[in-house]
Amino acid sequence: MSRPIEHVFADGAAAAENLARRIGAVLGEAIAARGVAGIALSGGQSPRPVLEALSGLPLDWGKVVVTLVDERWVAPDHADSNERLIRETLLTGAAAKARFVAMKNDAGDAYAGAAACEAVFAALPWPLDIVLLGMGEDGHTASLFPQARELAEGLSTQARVLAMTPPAAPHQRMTLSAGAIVDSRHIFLQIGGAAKKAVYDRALAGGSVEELPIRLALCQDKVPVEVWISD
Ligand SMILES: O=C1O[C@H](COP(=O)(O)O)[C@@H](O)[C@H](O)[C@H]1O
Repeated sequence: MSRPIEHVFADGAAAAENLARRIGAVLGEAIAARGVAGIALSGGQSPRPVLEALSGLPLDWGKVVVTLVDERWVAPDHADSNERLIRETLLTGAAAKARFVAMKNDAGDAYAGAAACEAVFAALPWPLDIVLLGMGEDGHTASLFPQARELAEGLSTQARVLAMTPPAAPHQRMTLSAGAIVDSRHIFLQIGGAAKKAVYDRALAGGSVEELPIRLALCQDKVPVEVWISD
């Protein structure tokens, strides 16, 4: 198993700026090579400065497909909505020309919405050029949470998305499956702060993917992984 390439920064702002430039370069190369670029973004707090920096880069945004690695099953204007984060940070100015593909639909809960979401996701330009992951201090990535009832399915299913109820976090989720995450050309991971760095080091050292789902990305040889680490 190859070790991820690590980009280490003393502060989060410098890491975010560097990661945004790397994302822009990969998307630009994809557009030049195939006429289209696809990226799946994480939500939560970590991506915010990256998305703000990415939004200002001079890309042919009309050729970029943007989607999510996971979504909380809340209205798109809810404070916890990952879609809202992407719309507010990335899809502004010239970047508003990108085609955004939402995970949330009108179904009353994530389980009822999964089939329609799967149909939408089947039409994305796979393999995606970039999957940008975050990680929680419990080792979850996307919404693949340790001890979740649906984790085994998320690690093994052929489906690209599945509904999930986090054992200890709010809101039902829709998440990419492990198979969809590694159906990509690049996996980028953000690790900010000492607590997450300790979990990341533990995940690289060993253990099971059930205990630390981030291992699904770190412990595979199909897709190159780069990690942006900051204090
Ligand atoms: O719930 C989620 O958590 C993870 C980590 O979020 P962060 O705020 O600690 O960066 C995130 O990657 C995921 O997309 C999100 O829905």
